[in-house]
Amino acid sequence: MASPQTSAQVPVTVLTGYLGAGKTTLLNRILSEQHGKKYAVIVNEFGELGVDNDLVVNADEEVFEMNNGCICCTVRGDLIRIIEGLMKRKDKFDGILVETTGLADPGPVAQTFFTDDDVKARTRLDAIVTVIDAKHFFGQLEQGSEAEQQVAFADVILLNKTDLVSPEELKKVEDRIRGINRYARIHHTEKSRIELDAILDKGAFDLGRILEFEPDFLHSGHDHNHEDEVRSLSITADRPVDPDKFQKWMGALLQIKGGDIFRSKGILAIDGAPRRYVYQGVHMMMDSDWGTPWKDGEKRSSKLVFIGRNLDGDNLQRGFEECLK
Ligand SMILES: Nc1nc2c(ncn2[C@@H]2O[C@H](COP(=O)(O)OP(=O)(O)OP(=O)(O)O)[C@@H](O)[C@H]2O)c(=O)[nH]1
Repeated sequence: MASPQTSAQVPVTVLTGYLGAGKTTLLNRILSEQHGKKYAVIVNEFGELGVDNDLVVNADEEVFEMNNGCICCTVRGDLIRIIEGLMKRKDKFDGILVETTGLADPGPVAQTFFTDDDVKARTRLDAIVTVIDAKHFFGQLEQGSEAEQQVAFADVILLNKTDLVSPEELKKVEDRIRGINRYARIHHTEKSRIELDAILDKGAFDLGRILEFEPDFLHSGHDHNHEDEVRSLSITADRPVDPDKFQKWMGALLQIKGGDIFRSKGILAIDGAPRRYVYQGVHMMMDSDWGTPWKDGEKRSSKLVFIGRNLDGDNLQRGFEECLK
């Protein structure tokens, strides 16, 4: 069992939810709010090229990237090492925020806070906050066990993207969520907009509840297998991107392949533009916006990441190259 919590323990909030649900949007809200607190942020991405790191606002925060693997599988040792490093100077921050990949099973991540002695002594898992994409949730349940596990482990749920579904559809999604987890507090949100009181410092993580549905939680090994065929693919380019060609190419690509391309995102360099161009795709839905400015003398290269199944690397590479100037 967990040792009694003390005020010396730093609270940890785990942000989880399927690919593209709105986790980074939530993280940025937390970091932008005037709460007078300082958080250390750990971001885990499935792809070998980090994009989220560039999307996280507020350069004041310390952001640790954990790429090339899923937090619940290969990089769990990294998580322990990062937390142990942070603990050496824990007076510098008030809490730790961990954003998992959309393909993470939150179970093993939560387990880390109970089974590693050092981590257990110095941190306290405050809550698992799960963001759900109301539009794509039912499809995601069919893509593997992760979406269901993310709901089962949640202490707080943001039922997000309410703007994309009808009230009837929203009700169906909420009923399904309730069927998986009777206890979590559910908040309806758009663009992950929520009062921070509802998610931070809740003391909501309840080991007893987890042990009810996963009695082996504290002892089990990690048997999570990602569907072999789900993989990530990254493309980089040093020449500037033509935004019109890019939009056309991506629009046409996702119309045909959006079922298999679960998530696509990119940070693109546009000729003469002072800011990064941020592209976001979730299945067939696309979005783009201007991101942070390029620094003087900074190399302006673009990176594009796809996560999904049946990804045809040569075809994607060729398509992207045709969008370059
Ligand atoms: N229409 C709509 N779009 C949203 C909402 N919330 C987030 N988005 C968009 O969904 C896309 C993905 O959002 P992110 O916050 O990057 O999602 P994520 O969960 O961090 O994505 P991964 O880290 O890749 O799993 C972005 O284009 C967001 O602007 C919402 O409530 N409604």
